[in-house]
Amino acid sequence: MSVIEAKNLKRSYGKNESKFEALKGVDVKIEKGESVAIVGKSGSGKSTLMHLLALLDHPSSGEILLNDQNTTNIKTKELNKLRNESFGFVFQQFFMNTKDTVLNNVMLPLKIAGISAGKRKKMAMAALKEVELDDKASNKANDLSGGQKQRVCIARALVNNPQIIFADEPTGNLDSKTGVKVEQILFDLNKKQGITLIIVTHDDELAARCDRQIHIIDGNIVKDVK
Ligand SMILES: Nc1ncnc2c1ncn2[C@@H]1O[C@H](COP(=O)(O)OP(=O)(O)OP(=O)(O)O)[C@@H](O)[C@H]1O
Repeated sequence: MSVIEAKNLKRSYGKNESKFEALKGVDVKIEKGESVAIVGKSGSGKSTLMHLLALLDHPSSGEILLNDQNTTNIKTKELNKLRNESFGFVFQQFFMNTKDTVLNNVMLPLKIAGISAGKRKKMAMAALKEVELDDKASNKANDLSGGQKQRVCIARALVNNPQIIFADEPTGNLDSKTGVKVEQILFDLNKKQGITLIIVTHDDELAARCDRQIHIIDGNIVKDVK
């Protein structure tokens, strides 16, 4: 059974003369536990595809199936819940509340899910332990190094036991040594916990470490290598 599948996915931006087709009819099936790199030149449609798969955006046409369930007609509130329960996100720009503590940042998805305060703290501390940052729980997120910030984001991504972690250039803002450490954490989660990994990247070495490389040119998948 595929964990996520796209059927004839199209996404255009703008209207009339300024209409631009960023995805032109993509079919892809991703199996549970796979690690997949989405690669291609700038502007090829990688982030568009990732945002659609992650249910952060709606396609112009086509379908996304999550665990064989068609997501097309799911209402916004339910979709937000499904996304929060099923996915974790790691972005190049970290996206966290830098004024808040590390612990509060990691607990956020659990708060949204309505999990009790005591349980939230336990789960967040366990996730921070996995990325070896439990000793920084009460620090302000701003006071961490770039690599530590990205590890906090990974802890936040895995805290709700997601089926899939989506990572958009997760090592793009890190020096190569720190990037390798962050990569290792992601691949360990994939191998040891079976979390499906979908990574958008320009980094050939990172892409090569994935089980599969999906190559996009001008809104089409042109090569899918396993
Ligand atoms: N909101 C938008 N409005 C109009 N055009 C957009 C919008 N978002 C993306 N595009 C266009 O769609 C195309 C695909 O964009 P996308 O961000 O998916 O590319 P990408 O492969 O992720 O690029 P990069 O590697 O530079 O992040 C680009 O030509 C981009 O200019």
